[in-house]
Amino acid sequence: MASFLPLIPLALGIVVLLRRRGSREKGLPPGPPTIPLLGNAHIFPSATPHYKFTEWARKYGGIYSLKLGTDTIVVLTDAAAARDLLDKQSETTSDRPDFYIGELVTQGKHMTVSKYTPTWKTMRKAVTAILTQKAVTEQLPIQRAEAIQLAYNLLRSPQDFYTEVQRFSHSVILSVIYGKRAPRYEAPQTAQFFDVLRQWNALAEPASSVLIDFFPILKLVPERWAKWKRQAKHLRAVQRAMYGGLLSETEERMRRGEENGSYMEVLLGRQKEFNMDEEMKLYFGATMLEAGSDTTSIWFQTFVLILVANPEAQKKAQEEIDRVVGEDRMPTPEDLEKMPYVRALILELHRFRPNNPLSIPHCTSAPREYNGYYIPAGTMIIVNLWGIFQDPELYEEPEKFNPDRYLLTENGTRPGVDASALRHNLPFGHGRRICPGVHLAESSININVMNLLWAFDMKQATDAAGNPIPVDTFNYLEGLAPPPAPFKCSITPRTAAKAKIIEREYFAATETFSKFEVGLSPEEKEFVAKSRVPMDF
Ligand code: HEM
Repeated sequence: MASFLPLIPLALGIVVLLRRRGSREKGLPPGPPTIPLLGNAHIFPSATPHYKFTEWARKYGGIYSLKLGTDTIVVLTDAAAARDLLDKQSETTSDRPDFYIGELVTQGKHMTVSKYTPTWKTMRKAVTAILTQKAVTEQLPIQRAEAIQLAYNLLRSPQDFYTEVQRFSHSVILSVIYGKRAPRYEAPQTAQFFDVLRQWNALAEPASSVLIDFFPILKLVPERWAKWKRQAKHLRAVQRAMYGGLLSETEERMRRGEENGSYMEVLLGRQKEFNMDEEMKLYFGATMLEAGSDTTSIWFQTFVLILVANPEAQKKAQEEIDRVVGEDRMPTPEDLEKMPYVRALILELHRFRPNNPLSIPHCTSAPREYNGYYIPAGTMIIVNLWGIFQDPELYEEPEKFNPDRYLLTENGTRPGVDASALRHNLPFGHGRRICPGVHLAESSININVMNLLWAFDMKQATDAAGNPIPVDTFNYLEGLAPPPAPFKCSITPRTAAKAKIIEREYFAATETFSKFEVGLSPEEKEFVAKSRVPMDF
């Protein structure tokens, strides 16, 4: 017995340490009560976390904290705090949380999930230099042509709108990054891209990835017992082959002197300045392609859903577009200036259903003091965009889709409230991590919103008995950028004359497309040729 006595203080020490693990350290912002070891892990929402985070914000305030074991999360449901911490102090709040599986797959070279490292800084410098407003304007012809194809495809197969907007977003970003378009969703290369993206999203999904970051000891499990390690290895090989192939195709074309102005050509042409190794170039393209294909298409799926659910707003926007554009031509980007209601509708959609309800988490790389709170280094910072945009103190009836609010005040807020921390591009994030695709995304949104409202009526579908099938504007899938669950609706041309104009414009865009129709398989070439045969509307 005596031989165990010296171990008693050690055992007591371990018990105290374990009990402390999970408790909220002094100085942290308040938050839900914690329990030993787990902290708040037992009440951490496993689905649609933005709802619970917003509920907690109403109880604990615009800045509160959560404990997951020893890890700390600070949730900001206060635009001023997000601005102060993430925009103004971005030198210490631009890191990303640890993401072990992401590291395994991309080895720190995926810009979106990368830590705040010299590699990230190199890639970010390149994207800031390449994806400028001017560069996006230069790529307008292909964006417009792709938007015309979207409208044209909706005439032919409106029931496929969910994947048609994915094809549109993918083809635009593929063209501008690699100089190569994707004429149809079902093409093997396009299908493979979306399949690889699905695998990446599934592997990065919190249920599997957070567990390993939470219990780092799991990293030591040998590969033969760790399915996630095998999956990560497989995905890494698939990604390297796919994105490496696209990179080599661009390099080959450049060698043959067949440049078509893609951003990858700019990157490769300015190699010395950007100083990226092969894998950085490969993941640079991958990051852009993934972010560009997924996000904008989710925005359009939401757009259709919300307009189907809000016919009055749809009608008002159509009346404005008809007044400005008329019946004889399709809208152009310049028209938007004369459409205050359509601009308000776009802003309201960003507010009502932000693409990333919790943005993408940041992480502190040094301790911070803010509003009397102490935020240690390594704290995950989540901006609860959903909670900010649903704040009834800021917005009158925030749960209603009401574009008019943006005609009343600059940021759609109640008159007289302090809205100085809000800005129109808030849904695109903060500080040094703010979305570098914002100009491209806004350009795609502006063109398509005008086109689709000018051309189509988006209504509830009807069942066999002719009864309308209501849409559920809360039925979303999971993820950092959750898309609406697939839904049925009816998309019909507003007039036969407009359908004919779309067809004419689609045929006229052949020349713009042809510049990007490189490396198409015989099946794709045949599809493209057949799609350019006139049809009856
Ligand atoms: C509706 C469209 C889009 C929305 C709402 C959106 C939103 C966002 C948000 C909220 C972030 C996180 C910012 C932060 O951490 O503070 C982000 C990051 C990012 N976005 Fe977008 N995005 C969109 C389209 C695009 C497009 C078209 C591209 C590519 C051309 C793109 C590329 C990226 C990249 C690479 C990052 C990571 C930046 C980094 O970590 O440094 N996004 N986006």
